[in-house]
Amino acid sequence: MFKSNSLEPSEGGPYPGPVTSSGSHVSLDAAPREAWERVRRRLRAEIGEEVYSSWFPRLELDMINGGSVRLSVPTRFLKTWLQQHYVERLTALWREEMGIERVELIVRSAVLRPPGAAAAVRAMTPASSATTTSANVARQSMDSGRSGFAGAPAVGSGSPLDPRLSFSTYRLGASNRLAHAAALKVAEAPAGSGPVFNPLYLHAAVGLGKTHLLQAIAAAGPEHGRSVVYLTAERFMYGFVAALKSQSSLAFKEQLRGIDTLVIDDLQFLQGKSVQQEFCHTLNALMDSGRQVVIAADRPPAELDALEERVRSRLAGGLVVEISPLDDELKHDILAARVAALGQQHPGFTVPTDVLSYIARHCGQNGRDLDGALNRLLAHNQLTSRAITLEMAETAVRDLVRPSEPKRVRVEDILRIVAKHYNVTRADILSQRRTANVVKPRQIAMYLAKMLTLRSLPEIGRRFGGRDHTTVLHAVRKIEGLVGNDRAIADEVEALKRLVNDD
Ligand SMILES: Nc1ncnc2c1ncn2[C@@H]1O[C@H](COP(=O)(O)OP(=O)(O)OP(=O)(O)O)[C@@H](O)[C@H]1O
Repeated sequence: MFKSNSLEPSEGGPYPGPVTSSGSHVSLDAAPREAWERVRRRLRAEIGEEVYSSWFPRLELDMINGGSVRLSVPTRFLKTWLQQHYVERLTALWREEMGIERVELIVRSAVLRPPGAAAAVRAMTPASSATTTSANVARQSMDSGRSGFAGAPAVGSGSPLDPRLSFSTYRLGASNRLAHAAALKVAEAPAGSGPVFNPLYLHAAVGLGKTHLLQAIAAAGPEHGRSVVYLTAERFMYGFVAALKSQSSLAFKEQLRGIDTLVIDDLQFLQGKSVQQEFCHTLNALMDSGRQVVIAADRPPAELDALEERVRSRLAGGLVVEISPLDDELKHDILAARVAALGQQHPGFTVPTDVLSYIARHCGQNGRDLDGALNRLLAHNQLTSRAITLEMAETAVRDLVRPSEPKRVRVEDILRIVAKHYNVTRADILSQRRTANVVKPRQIAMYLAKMLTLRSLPEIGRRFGGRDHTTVLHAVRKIEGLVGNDRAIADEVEALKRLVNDD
């Protein structure tokens, strides 16, 4: 029986989902959800978009019970990090919103397991050197959430892949067709044929299918004779640190560098200077010896500010593909496929097309949101034995229906659009040149970045060629003044705003 609205694999046993003080499972009321939305918005405004999007998109409200609130995250790593750095701030915000005195963080767990998951086979043990095929990699609870090895020597403690995340279950639409084609090409390249695009770098917002494609590549590798290692950046860090501690870092490096394909997920989480250096060496060693590297992250290489410039440019030198937000048609298709899979575990479970369309339109932007809504329907169906109708669905997923979010504008898009409009290059805008034909677009772009994104002045400064925040402030004030006094400039800025918003 489903209980959580997440299909994320994670450590520990299933957690029982939202629970009231009397012990029964309930959906959360609208008021706590609204308070949670406000807490998120305030936090985002305080810490800036960049930090927020690194740590908070996967933090979810689990339950409120009297004076305490429970929030869940998909991995233990994230829990520890948030506990150490943000729990006080979160508590203060919750206190102001709802008089809450305590914030508890838990690691949420996958509850809907595929048939046979209980018999999951661990692909590798640390000491093993045997190989495995995609047929015997399966999902299991684990520390970092997800990491896996397919047909490869063990690196640190190996963990299985999720067998559902394969090419055959990946649905195609306009937003992901290119990413899928590139991933397939990489996966199907015969061993020894050399890299196809190196590295292949996929980026997308949360839940748009990066992990799905990466795990599909890892699972398909052995079928084509390739040894593949799939690691989250977190697992890479743990593996490296553990190897250092046990003085086996040389073996760790050797193992990683001896494979055909290295797949690294969630690269934005790679932290720490020595780990980054090691990553950089591994990347160079693999690519220089003609091995394939595949990376996924939540932003393009240029925006991975924590990484050294030379790593970023090496990453940007391969094929960089964005998976853009899922359109309603693709969401519908993903939902239909999911319902078919759920129907195999729960005979008789079907969802009418009008309900699928309703969920696709109203229940969120990514695959995980869709899973959450379907899980909710399944629970209602199982608990009440009522068939699913549009009316029933509207009630069941009421609190998951999201007001349409304002479009997220990126500094990169502003740079591109402003540069094109003024017929200069992005590099001109980021340069130190101070000629009038460059200064004006630069200042307008900074002004738009401040107006249209949630980024702080220092963040904007960093994105504009490492400038100081006072330079950004000066530009914002200057353009504000001009817009107030000069009709032609006001119209120009307005037109640019529209171009960026409609992009
Ligand atoms: N095109 C798709 N076809 C089928 N399922 C999809 C597709 N896109 C996303 N999903 C499903 O949505 C869920 C979230 O996807 P996934 O974990 O791959 O996202 P992600 O981009 O890696 O997110 P994050 O940045 O949070 O790690 C998964 O259950 C995945 O199978």
